[in-house]
Amino acid sequence: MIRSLTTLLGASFRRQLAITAVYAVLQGLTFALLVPVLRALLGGQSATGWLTVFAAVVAATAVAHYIQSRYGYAVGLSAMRGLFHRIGDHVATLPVGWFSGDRVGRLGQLAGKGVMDVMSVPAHLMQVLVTAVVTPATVLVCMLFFDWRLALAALATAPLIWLAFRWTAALVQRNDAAVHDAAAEAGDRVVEFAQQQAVLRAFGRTSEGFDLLDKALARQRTALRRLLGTALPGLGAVALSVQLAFTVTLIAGCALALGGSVDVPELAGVLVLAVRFTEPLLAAADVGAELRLARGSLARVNELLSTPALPEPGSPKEPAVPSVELEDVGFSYGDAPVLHEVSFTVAPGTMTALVGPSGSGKTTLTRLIARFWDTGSGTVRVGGQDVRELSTERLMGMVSMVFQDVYLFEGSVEDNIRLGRPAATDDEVRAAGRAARVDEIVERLPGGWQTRVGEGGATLSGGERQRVSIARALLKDAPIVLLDEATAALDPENEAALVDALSALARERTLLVIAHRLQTIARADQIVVLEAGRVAELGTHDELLTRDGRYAAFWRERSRAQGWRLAGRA
Ligand SMILES: Nc1ncnc2c1ncn2[C@@H]1O[C@H](COP(=O)(O)OP(=O)(O)OP(=O)(O)O)[C@@H](O)[C@H]1O
Repeated sequence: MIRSLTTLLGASFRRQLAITAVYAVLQGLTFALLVPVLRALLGGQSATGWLTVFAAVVAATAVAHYIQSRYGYAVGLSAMRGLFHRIGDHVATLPVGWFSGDRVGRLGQLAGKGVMDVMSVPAHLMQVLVTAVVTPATVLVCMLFFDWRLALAALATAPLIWLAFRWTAALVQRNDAAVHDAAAEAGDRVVEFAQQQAVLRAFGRTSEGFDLLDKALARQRTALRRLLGTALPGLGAVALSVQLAFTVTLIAGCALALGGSVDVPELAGVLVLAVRFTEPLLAAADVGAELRLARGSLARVNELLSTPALPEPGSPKEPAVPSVELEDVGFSYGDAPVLHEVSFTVAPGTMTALVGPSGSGKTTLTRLIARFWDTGSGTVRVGGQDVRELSTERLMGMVSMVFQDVYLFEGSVEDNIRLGRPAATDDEVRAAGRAARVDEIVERLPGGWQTRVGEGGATLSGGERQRVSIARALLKDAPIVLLDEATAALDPENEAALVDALSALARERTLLVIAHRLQTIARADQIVVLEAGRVAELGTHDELLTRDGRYAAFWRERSRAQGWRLAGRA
């Protein structure tokens, strides 16, 4: 752990270790000086000399303690700031696809509590740990000068104490990961429980609770109970071995005193020393739990920081025309293959509709084009260049994405549109808003363009949120648009507005649409039918209807549901 911290925190941590070691040596000397002081006092000699030395060392120890505490907090604070920056900088380089599942929740936990755990090492725990080793070692060396036999008696128990510490650590480590996972899961479930109140209440799940949360809390309880059960014998062994060190020194001292080879004042001094000598060891056992937490958090911070960033090309290429091309693209989430040998081209200025059953890989495919992940096999080209050879900035400049599930940020409608191009003027923002028919939404909002939309855009409907997101894409003015059309049934007014907004977006742009509405599909220049991650059919609407394959069946079924005729076109 010390090696990881030195790598992570650098020279300041090494300096802090040195300062703490000086403090621990001084503390050991303070304890050791009790022997000559007591010997002088109890033996009836003048103690002034030793008392002066003792007072000087106590004063030096107090100064060292002050310096090491202040420095420890300073290092802890700068470690906290440094870690926040490093985590932030690194997270910004990770593939967007990394931020899925429960990773966001766990990242939040790591950036909050995890960083505080790591900070507690230089701020507080390091002192306890260093003094647990250096202070008793200093005392032992001093004891050698007073009476080497008593020193050896105390030293004889050191391997036992060390073994007891190692055993406890091994016992606890076995369950530590399970306790952390259970705590993280319980945290995720609590957040989910709070966020999904509307859904839970709609299904009447308020009184008996939320099964997933109950189970997560029960698992956490079990993991903690198991940890306590396994750790207790170890903690007992540590306390016993430390007491044994004291007892062995006591017995050896008494035996030597009875034999007449140690005088009583010296024995009293050494025994006081033995008591003090065990204090730092017991203190180290007390902070064991905090230390393990810090070690676990440190491991997770290191794991995050070593997650490979999205590789950026050394000499990025320039895209030529706004085209998208997929060649034999294959992709898996972990071991689960999702796309196989997908090939098609979206020519500049044309619109391609992507259709297929749920789970066939449509969303994944659009995300590979925006390089949320890199493909497992094959190549994705934008503007004729492999996306891996374009800088992220250039690729993002080429592509706008309009998601189905649009997230708006806590801010005004205008702020949310401006996200598409932060440098845009107010007029440009409003022009994009008007083109996407956001102006109609704004008219009925109390604060107009400045109305705050609430976290996630909670004060707007799904269709309205998508219109804001289309305005964002219009303002960004990227030549390629990847669009996931809303599946939710919209009221006729919203639907008409959305169609207008999309038409504005489609003008003079290259469009790849995950299409759900028949009007959109029928208007496409090319239709790609995905099935189980493969291109099942590809062609124009008329060609595919004539082929009378999967697309024709899909079209017939949807048309029936919507009251359309088989050959109907928008
Ligand atoms: N982040 C992820 N991690 C693991 N598996 C995923 C992830 N995202 C999607 N999948 C899986 O990949 C497969 C394809 O999902 P994808 O969302 O691309 O399909 P889709 O055709 O867009 O579906 P839908 O129309 O329902 O949105 C599904 O089996 C899905 O469970």
